[in-house]
Amino acid sequence: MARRGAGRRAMRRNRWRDIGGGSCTCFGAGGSESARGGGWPVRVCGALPQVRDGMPAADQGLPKNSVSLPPVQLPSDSARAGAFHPCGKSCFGRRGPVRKAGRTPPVHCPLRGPNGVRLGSSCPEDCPCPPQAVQSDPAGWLVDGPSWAERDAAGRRAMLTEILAQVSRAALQGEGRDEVLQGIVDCLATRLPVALASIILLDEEGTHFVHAVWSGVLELDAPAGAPGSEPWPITKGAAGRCVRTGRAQLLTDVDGDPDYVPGHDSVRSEYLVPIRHRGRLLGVLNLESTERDFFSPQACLVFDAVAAQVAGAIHLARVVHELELANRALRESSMRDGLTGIANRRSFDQRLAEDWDCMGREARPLALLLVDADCFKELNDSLGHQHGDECLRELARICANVAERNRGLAARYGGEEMAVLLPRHDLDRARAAAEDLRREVLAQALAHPASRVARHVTVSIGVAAVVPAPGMSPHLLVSAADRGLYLAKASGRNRVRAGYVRSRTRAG
Ligand SMILES: Nc1nc2c(ncn2[C@@H]2O[C@H](COP(=O)(O)OP(=O)(O)OP(=O)(O)O)[C@@H](O)[C@H]2O)c(=O)[nH]1
Repeated sequence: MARRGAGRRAMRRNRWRDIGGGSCTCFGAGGSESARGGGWPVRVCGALPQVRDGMPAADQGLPKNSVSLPPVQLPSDSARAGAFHPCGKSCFGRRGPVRKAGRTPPVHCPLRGPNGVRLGSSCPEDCPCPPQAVQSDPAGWLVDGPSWAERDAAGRRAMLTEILAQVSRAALQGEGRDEVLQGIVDCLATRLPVALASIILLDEEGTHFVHAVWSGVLELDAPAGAPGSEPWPITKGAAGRCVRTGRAQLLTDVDGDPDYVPGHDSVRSEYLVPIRHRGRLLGVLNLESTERDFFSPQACLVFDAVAAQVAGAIHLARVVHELELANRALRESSMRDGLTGIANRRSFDQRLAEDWDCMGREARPLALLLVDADCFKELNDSLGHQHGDECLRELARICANVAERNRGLAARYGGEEMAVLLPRHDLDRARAAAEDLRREVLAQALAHPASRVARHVTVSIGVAAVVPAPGMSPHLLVSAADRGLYLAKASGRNRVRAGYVRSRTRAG
């Protein structure tokens, strides 16, 4: 049998994995495959929950060549507090790894708690968690009490109900899609005889699995020629069959299933449930058990409900994500001028206050150019408002270029007037930037047959600069630039004039 072949190995992998290509239907990125889906390189984390520490593997219903970690007692206070490793991912709720005889023995983790849950800051060498302090268990996944194997039928029913309640709570209250999904698969793989629990998500088209969150152990050779970073098509594996049929798949004997792709020597049965939200298939919940008869009708019902909760969590995360995007777009558009696309007056006022404070702290000058198109009324009257609008867009573009070159900000100040804010510019540098701008407008040779100044569109520019000092207000800078603009207009237009700040502190 292929899966009993030699050369198999266990590996740890990042359990949030994008397979690559394609975007996930749940706004995530590319995805991965559960261990068994085929065409996927090996991944591992945690171990088989049903391993009883210190018992021979054969007595645990595991392959003879499996061994488990020895038990370690944890101070009961920490256990009751439900502590977990701070990364909350790789080690969270995991059991000690099951290894094949003859391999490097697992490194002993001295802080492994009840049921093999790792609770401390000292992890095995191969643990992906950085050593950090113990934290409390915010999701409340860790529960002290008898394991699945130690419970009778009623106890197991109660445990399934408890797990479902935890999943529901996490789905509704958890933050971040992958964090929530990770908590769910961790919980399933830790508390139940589930060697591997994964949630694998489809791309927008529903043709490939492109994102996976998983927990457990996987032991197998990477299939020959497996495209490790390729999306996994739904034409393959039992998970693919689950999507193609749109129905849950129960594999009571994985060896007898033609679609089963070996993932772990100890796995005997598998249950795959479609994750569906309002009729749309989002992915598959995949559980692989070390027990042949683990997936009883009652357990399957619970896992169906878990899949529904997962769908809800994904939907919720998507709605939150979309809302955040919409809010960001709204915020951005509220700071832009609709006609020209440069910053609007509100944005300018905000930036002026920020730059004023910043230059005050640095004791450097802040300069302002007020740029006003000459005889713009005549332009509108002669060539029409649409042409006037086009001219304003062009002026805005030139202002934005000058601002960018000088690490400043260009904004539409109002009507046909633009403002260019130039931090760390004294009056001389600001005047030079203003001259550049004026010449660039002239060079565009925008038609203006009705101008009293030239045959083309021209601008007048008022310039001011000041080193902000205590007791001064940014308003002084604007007034000074405005006076400069008035002077430029009064002295014939198409020119740059400075306006001086009426204060003892001046720049330049
Ligand atoms: N096309 C267009 N025109 C605008 C816009 N905003 C303001 N204006 C026009 O700009 C003109 C400004 O006129 P004035 O304030 O008299 O100034 P001016 O004609 O440029 O004369 P001077 O500034 O003294 O050279 C008005 O006719 C406004 O209607 C706009 O968004 N689009």
